[in-house]
Amino acid sequence: MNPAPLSGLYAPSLSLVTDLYQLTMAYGYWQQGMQDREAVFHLYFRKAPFQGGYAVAAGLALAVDWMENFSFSEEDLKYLGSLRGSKGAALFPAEFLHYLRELKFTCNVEAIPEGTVVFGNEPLLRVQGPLLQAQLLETALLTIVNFQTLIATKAARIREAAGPQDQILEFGLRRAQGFDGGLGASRAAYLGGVDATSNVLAGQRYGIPVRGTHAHSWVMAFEDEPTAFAAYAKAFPDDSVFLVDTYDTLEGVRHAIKIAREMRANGHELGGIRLDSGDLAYLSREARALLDEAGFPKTRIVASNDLEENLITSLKLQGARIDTWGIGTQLVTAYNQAALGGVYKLAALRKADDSGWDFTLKLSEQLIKTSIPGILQVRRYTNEKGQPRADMLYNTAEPLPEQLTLVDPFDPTRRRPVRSEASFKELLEPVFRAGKRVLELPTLAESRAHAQREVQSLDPSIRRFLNPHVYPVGLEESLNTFRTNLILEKRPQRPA
Ligand SMILES: Nc1ncnc2c1ncn2[C@@H]1O[C@H](COP(=O)(O)OP(=O)(O)OP(=O)(O)O)[C@@H](O)[C@H]1O
Ligand SMILES: O=P(O)(O)OC[C@H]1O[C@H](OP(=O)(O)OP(=O)(O)O)[C@H](O)[C@@H]1O
Ligand SMILES: O=C(O)c1cccnc1
Ligand SMILES: [Mg+2]
Repeated sequence: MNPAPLSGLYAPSLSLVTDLYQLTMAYGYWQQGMQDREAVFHLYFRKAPFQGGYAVAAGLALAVDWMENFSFSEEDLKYLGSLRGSKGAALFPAEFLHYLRELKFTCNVEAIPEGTVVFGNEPLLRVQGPLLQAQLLETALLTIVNFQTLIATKAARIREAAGPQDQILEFGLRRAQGFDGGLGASRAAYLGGVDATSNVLAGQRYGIPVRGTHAHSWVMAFEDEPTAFAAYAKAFPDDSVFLVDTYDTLEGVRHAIKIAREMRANGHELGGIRLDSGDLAYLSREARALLDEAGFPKTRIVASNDLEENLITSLKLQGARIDTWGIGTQLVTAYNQAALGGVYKLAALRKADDSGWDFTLKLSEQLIKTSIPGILQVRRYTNEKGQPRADMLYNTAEPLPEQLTLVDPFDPTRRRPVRSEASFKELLEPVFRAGKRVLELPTLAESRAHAQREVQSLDPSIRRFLNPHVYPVGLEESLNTFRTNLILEKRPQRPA
């Protein structure tokens, strides 16, 4: 068989982006007649990435796109029909493939909007619908949301370090985990707070501003550095940033100034210079002084070279005069944490006789890995200024008691009663009803603006990089009691 052309990587219908076991389970549910039993799954992570205090939810628009296009093409079905078990028999019988051919997406989906800050154990998505369908969504939803949330969070941390005024350019494509990794990373990085990308496909696809400077090869292609700068200025008289470190950085800055003077004489201004090696604190201070002295106080100083949030923080402490940060590898590969460990867990299943719900639980040796049963909503309590104070997970299938108390699910002795007048908002919003989209999706730029407001609304103690304060996420007391009893019921009680 021919390998799919690369353009196929971005085809709209990608229902085989899944793990085989989703399809084998789907067949099994169908065989058992369980395909339409109503089920509820939650998608959540347990621990914020980068040892940080929060994450920025991301990926919903991509997930919605995937779900809206959820269907099996003839080509998909032909492939599935060709699969064989170990004894050579077809893995999936023709009647089941026919069932998949006719399958329509009919789930209800709730989600936390992209850009919202989220914490461990909070469902970012809740899927309610026929068991077989809800199961088939797992892999793609996790693939999308885990990576998008990871990179958006990394970008938010880089924005935190750079501050609101500096420009941040994402330069990662060449070091990304493949084309799709690069494209997805550019989207999530923009959502999380960078200003622009060098990734042209991401610009076309998502409307992200595209920006860039030039490479060392440009300088090396000319007989000397000033000639190279002059030639670039000729091509882009109002959009030039000169890379000054090919031979000697400060000599490069002097050459840039020489050409900037010629540009000014012709009515143009040099946009900036870029430093890509050496001591970026020292070199940026020296470069700033040379540029200011020469009458170019507005010429920007771009820095690149394996930068990330801790390095940016350090450079700022060292008095670096960098106002534009070019960030590649560390951002798009989430270098210090390769993946977000989001999971998708069954939390409720309609009883076979339709008499109500069975709430389900995945047990674990560790309490932190034991899932939370119910049909959950996340309620965020805020102070007078609208700043988040604490979140409460509760089961929407049960009535809420009059007096609400948050219980730390990992230390039930830690409790907070909720003041009856406390303001709050519910974070999970309806996205699909019976398979039809009911939410108007914001633009990527709107989600980005939302993300910036959200991160800013968090207390600095939660935003800091080193040992951040733990934001309180509690279970509503009756949910906690229910969960504890369910754990006791399910866990084998071995005699001492
Ligand atoms: N003042 C600084 N404080 C802390 N780290 C810095 C400082 N200046 C640069 N760095 C970082 O140090 C790392 C390595 O830089 P180093 O000078 O060793 O190599 P380089 O500049 O990449 O050399 P070259 O590209 O010429 O091979 C980079 O991640 C860079 O961002
Ligand atoms: O360092 P990153 O955060 O990944 O940012 C992107 C890097 O890619 C470019 O050069 P490249 O690394 O390809 O070559 P060079 O460093 O040898 O110039 C650019 O000059 C940056 O250094
Ligand atoms: O435009 C740039 O300066 C750029 C683009 C990609 C990678 N490094 C730098
Ligand atoms: Mg490099």
